Amino acid sequence: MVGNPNAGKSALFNALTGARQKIANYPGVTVERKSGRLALPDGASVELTDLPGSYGLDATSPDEEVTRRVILGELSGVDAPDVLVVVLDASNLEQHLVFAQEVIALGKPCVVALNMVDLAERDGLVLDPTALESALGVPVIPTVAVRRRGLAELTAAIAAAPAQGPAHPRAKLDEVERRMEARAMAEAMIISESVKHRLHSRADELLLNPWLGPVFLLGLLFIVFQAVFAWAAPLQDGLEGLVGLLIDAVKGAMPAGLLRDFITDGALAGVGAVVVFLPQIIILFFFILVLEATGYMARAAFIMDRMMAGVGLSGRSFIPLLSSFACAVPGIMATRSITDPKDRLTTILIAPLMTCSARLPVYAVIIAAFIPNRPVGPGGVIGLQGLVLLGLYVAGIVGAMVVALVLRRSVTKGAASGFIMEMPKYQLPRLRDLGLGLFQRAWIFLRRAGTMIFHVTIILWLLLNFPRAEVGKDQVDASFAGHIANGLAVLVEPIGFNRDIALALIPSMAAREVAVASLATTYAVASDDEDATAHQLASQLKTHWSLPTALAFLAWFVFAPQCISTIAVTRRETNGWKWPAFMLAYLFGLAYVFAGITYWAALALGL
Ligand SMILES: Nc1nc2c(ncn2[C@@H]2O[C@H](COP(=O)(O)OP(=O)(O)OP(=O)(O)O)[C@@H](O)[C@H]2O)c(=O)[nH]1
Ligand SMILES: [Mg+2]
Repeated sequence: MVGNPNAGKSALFNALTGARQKIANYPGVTVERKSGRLALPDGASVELTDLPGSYGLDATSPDEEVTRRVILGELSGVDAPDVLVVVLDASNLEQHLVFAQEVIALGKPCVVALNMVDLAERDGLVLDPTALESALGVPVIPTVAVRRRGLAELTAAIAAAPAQGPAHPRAKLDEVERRMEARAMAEAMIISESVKHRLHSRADELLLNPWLGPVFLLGLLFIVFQAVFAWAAPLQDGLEGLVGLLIDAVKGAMPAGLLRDFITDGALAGVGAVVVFLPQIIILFFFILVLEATGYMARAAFIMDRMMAGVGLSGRSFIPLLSSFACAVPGIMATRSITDPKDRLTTILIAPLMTCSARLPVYAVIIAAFIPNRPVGPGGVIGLQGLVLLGLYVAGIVGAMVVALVLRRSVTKGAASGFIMEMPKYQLPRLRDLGLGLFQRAWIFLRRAGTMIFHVTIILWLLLNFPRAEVGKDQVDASFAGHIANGLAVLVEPIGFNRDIALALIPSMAAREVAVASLATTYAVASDDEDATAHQLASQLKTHWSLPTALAFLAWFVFAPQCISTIAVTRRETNGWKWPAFMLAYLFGLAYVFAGITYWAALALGL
């Protein structure tokens, strides 16, 4: 019995053989071999073997390897099969027919068990087995393994198969041709279809189309980033105003002095600068959660699979990389599901290039300050700010793909392995799950602001305020932090960074969004108290930075590995310092080079 995973082979096998089974291992491998006796109508009995599920004959996992060798009669100690029983999931035909055609094309006697017809019917699909029979050229028997329906017919067909042989020798097709055939066959055998089922399969025709699919995905992402700015703006303004009021209230209530400055310039300015991005984080995750719950995300993975194969990665890397858009730490942990060690290592190494949510505050603050909120393109429906944000996300993805391509040809050399995944059914997201998911995300974000970012900001404030400057001198220049930053500034001046950026780079090793907190604290310390806009980070940036500097800063954060947790989890998952060190080096290298290119290109363009 062969077929895709979850076709119902084992259920059918159990129904056919009952208690007459034995379980052992295949010679030399730890793959379970289940065989049993099947009584034929004439009273004779034959041995029936339940093979591990497989997606194709050139597959890679040990299970699939066993299946391939047994089918081809290549496994010594196991007799070549006389009849292949191909088990299909009728509710997922298009997918299952891809492998079925490959098996049938081998030219051995075959019987197809069209299993799970009950599920197809539940989905509103009535199928015509004879249409499939003539398309495949082998007997097709509808079954429902769990209700023991169709068992006698299937047994009779198995008994008759060796005499029949394969009906007509079929041309060998390649994978793409088999997919197209599978779609045509699945469609041709539909007798009736509910409106809902029809809509779902039409939707997939469009969304998974090799040309329209990626266009739709890009368009969708664009809307997401547009919304991140457009919808969040009023909420963010409100929060900013609130932080400002709080700072003013403290200033009014306390006598001037270091303690007051500590609370306003240190804690409130720093943490507040990050907290105001809560609406954007929530909107971003709202979209991610909705796309997951509706079943679209798996389709996005499918579309991306082609691109991934192009750079030597398998679609198995997609889910870890997708999680990395929230945070690289769970993303890197999710690579454990990748079987090939070099595939896995490559995925770990590029995971930090996916734009994690900690970068959003950094990108957002710079974009808000430097990119005009003006419509571009035909009809003026596209906002420039959202476009730039989308561009930064795309830059991270493209960077990751190029790095993967290079790594797979050098450091982690190896061949790509394909993958096939089942598409979940389209669904309306459940409000409760959505609400819970958003609450969790918001909580994680606020907790980071209240703990790690708070602590780092306080340390930075202390380093910025001591030793005290003489009257009339600049406090930042006189401070410990200023001295460190001036030293570091020499290194980053060639890529257009100023002292304040150099100063932000060290604490933001703790986490990227600390860069925003750190800039806010620095400008709060540097500015005089009476300045009403002192706590408006965007206006501070506009007066202290040039546009090329701001763009270089954005380019830096596309690549820079500024997150200690990511380095730590990489060390744990790769068992040593070699790969985290490699990761740090190559990412800092890329960040430096691309920030530099951006800066000098912007200068040359006269921006
Ligand atoms: N409704 C329904 N469920 C079925 C039918 N056949 C199998 N199932 C269920 O589908 C699930 C998967 O069936 P299995 O028999 O484990 O599938 P398999 O092909 O052996 O899967 P692998 O061993 O992973 O390759 C189980 O939960 C079965 O109970 C069917 O005809 N109708
Ligand atoms: Mg099984």
